[in-house]
Amino acid sequence: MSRYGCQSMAAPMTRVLMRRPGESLRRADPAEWHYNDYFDAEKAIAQYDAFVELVAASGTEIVWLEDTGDGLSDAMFTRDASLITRAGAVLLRMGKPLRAGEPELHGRAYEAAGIPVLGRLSGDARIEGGDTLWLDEHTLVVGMGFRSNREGVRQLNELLNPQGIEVLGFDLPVWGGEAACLHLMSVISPLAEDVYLVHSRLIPAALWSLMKERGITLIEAPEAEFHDSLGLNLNVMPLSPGDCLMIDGFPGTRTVMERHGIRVRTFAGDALCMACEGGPTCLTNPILREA
Ligand SMILES: NC(=O)NCCC[C@H](N)C(=O)O
Repeated sequence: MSRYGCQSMAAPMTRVLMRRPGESLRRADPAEWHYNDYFDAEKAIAQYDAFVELVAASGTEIVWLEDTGDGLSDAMFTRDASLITRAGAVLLRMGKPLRAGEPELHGRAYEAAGIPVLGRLSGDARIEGGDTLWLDEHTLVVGMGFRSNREGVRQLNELLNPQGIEVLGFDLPVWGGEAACLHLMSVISPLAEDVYLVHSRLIPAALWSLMKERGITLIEAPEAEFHDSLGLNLNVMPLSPGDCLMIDGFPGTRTVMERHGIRVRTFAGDALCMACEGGPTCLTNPILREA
C-alpha cells in the first residue's frame, strides 16, 4: 500500500506532516510576522502540544519537521508550503516573502521519508496550500489572492493535468489587506466529503455555485463568531469524515456543526491560532488520506 497520496479533504487521515514550534517562534518579532496581541510563544507551544495529542490519539502517524531555530516561525503551518498528490509532492512558492524558505524544508523531509517530489513551482508562480482544496480527487480549486496567483494555477495545471487533475482558480477579495492572511481555507472547511463549514460572504460566487451544483451541504457559521475569533472559528480539521478538531471558545459554530451530525473536539488556540492567523488545518499537511 502506498504511504502517500492525498486527493481528498476529509477521508481518514493516516499520515501527516507537522512542525513543532520552538526556538524560531520564541524569537519571532510579532510585528514582523503579523502576529497580534494574543501572541505568547510559550503558551502557543503548550497549546500546540495539546493539539498534537488529539492528532496522535487518532492513530495518525506524524512525520516531523524540526524547528532548529532557522527563524522560520510560520513553518509550523505546514499546510502551506507543499501539496501532496498520489503522484508525489509539489513544492509550492510562498506568497508571504518571509516564508520563502519553507518549500525546501518540505522537500528535504519528503526525501527522507521516501516520498517522491513530482515537481516544484518556479518564477512568478505563487501558491500556498491553504488556498487549495480538493473538490474531488480530479479537481483542485485554488483561491487567488495575496498568497496565490494565476501563474501558480497555470503551473499547477501543467504539473497536474497529466495526472488527471484539473486546477480551477477563483479570485479572493482584499479583506484584511496585503499583510494579513486570507486563504481560501480561511472561509471554507470541508468536514466530510459533501459537508463544508463556510463563511459565504467571502466565498467567490462562482465557487459557491459550483459547490451547490455538486450537492455539497454548506453550513453557515455564526457571523459574530467569525469576527470574534478573527476567522479562526472557520478553521476546522477533519481527522476522518465528520470527526473534527477546532479551537475552543466558539460554541455557536460548534453547535451548527453538531446539528449536522459532526463530532467536534476542541483545544485552546488563542495564543497559537488566533495570534498567528492559522488553525488546525494550517498546522497539518495530510500526507495520506484514504477511504
Ligand atoms: N493555511 C493557513 O491558513 N495558514 C495560516 C498561515 C498563517 C501565517 N502566519 C501566515 O501569515 O502565513
